[in-house]
Amino acid sequence: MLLHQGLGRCLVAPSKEPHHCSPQSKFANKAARNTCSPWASTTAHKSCMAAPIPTNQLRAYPEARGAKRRSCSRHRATASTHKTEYVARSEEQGSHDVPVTLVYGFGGAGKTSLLRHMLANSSGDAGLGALVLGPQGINRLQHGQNTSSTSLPSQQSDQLGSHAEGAEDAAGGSGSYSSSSQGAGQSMFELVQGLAAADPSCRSLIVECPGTSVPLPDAIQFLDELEQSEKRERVPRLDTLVTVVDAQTFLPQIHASEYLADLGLSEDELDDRTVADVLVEQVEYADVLVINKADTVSSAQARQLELILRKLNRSAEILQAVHGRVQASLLLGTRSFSFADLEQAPGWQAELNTFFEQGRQPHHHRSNECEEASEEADHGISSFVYYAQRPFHPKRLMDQALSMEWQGVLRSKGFFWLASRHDIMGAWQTAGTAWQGEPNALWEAARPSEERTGDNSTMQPWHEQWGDRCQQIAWIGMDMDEEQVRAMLDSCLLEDSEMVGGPEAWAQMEDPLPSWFED
Ligand SMILES: Nc1nc2c(ncn2[C@@H]2O[C@H](COP(=O)(O)OP(=O)(O)OP(=O)(O)O)[C@@H](O)[C@H]2O)c(=O)[nH]1
Repeated sequence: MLLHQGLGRCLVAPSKEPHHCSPQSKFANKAARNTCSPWASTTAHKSCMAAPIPTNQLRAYPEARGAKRRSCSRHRATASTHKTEYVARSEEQGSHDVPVTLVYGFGGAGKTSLLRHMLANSSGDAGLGALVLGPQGINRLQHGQNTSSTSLPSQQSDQLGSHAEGAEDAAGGSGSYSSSSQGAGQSMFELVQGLAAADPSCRSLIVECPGTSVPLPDAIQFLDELEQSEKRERVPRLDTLVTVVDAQTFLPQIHASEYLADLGLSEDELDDRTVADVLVEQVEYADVLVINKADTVSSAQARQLELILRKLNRSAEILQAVHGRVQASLLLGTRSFSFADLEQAPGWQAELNTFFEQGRQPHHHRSNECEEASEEADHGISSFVYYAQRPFHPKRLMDQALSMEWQGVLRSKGFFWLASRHDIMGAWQTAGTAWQGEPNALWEAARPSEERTGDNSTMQPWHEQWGDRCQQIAWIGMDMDEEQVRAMLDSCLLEDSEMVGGPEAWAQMEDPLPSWFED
């Protein structure tokens, strides 16, 4: 098995050959990624954990890391600020802004088909511009005049459908088309702002994002740059986040959990994500989900996928399409984007919220709660929250949970308490079969009282001895054996006799998980 570690986490893929690396060298060089560890070869299914971070960075950790790639944090200090400023700025902009629809989706899902359809079918008055971003900048650009044309010339269509970087310019037909690798090094905000400024006829924009991009970090960066922008007119406004899902490959790709690096798709040498990571995050943080290639699956399969997507994202509009044929008004100028709403959209977040709102009791979604829940049950789709006010034993967590197959689990995400790392809240997540655990922040109870955030938004109970320390992990699956997962996790909790020892004794426990700190 190959251990991937980087950007604060390590992953083990189940299907790889064992590698043998020295544990001492594991974290010797933070730049050296994709190394491995001896315990990796003993884990059958999933493993962990995080690359080290200096102790003095821990308190700022969630905020510091929030800007790029990771979306998991209970502490979302930046979000409400962004939201407030964004709303104020948008209202101020009024009709002078340029609404931007961002389109996500894994390679081949049908993003370009959708863009092409939008260009061909949006009203001429809309002044729709389209931008296709590659990993290094603009791959192709279609914008400006006469976007009401019913179809793109075939040459343009072909080029729009290819992702060759720096494709050659082409012009002619009903719209202007240019393409280049210009924009390399520019942010998406700068690119769309430049386009909006350069072409007064462009009144709205649709942007195809690279196949491995995920919406949340892009949105954060976009809002950051909007905040810093001096301009007052023709400023890009984030309007709708769309994710295109391939009806046929979504579930198989989640289960396969291949590494982007193995497919030559990683963004850089630090990129240790799996395809499942990308797929799930693209779905969780979207305003609209388009199940494309509906013609390739049965209506029952399409409905099943719709129910799964609903579990992963509780608020997105879900549409079905063939060749991206979606009504333009559902994706353009919808004013759907809201940072605060986006943050609450993921199913795991909703599960945790509901759990605490409903009295912090183990909550089970009963099939008779509503029609959709009953249909979910028919399809074997379920979710629950695992909660406990006891720490996990690190060795048992490794041996009795992380080494096991988790039948039917599609997604788990939340926060965990490890006995041997008593003061640090771990962030837990799986997408498909790869598990990752990373340090999220100090528990509130581990901070000096004057440094506590007082954030009680999750309505968590405060244990008189352990404070906010607990296990709180949301689980979403198809044909998932809830009792088995619960029993597995329960078996990792400290027993009464172990609880007696307290944190000092727990710190001496054998902990096979990689350190979260530099030596
Ligand atoms: N059967 C079927 N094929 C489709 C559908 N939508 C797109 N395709 C085909 O799927 C392939 C990929 O479609 P694209 O629109 O290029 O997908 P993409 O997401 O832009 O792909 P990348 O550019 O590689 O990221 C093309 O051959 C399309 O013709 C659909 O609804 N049904």
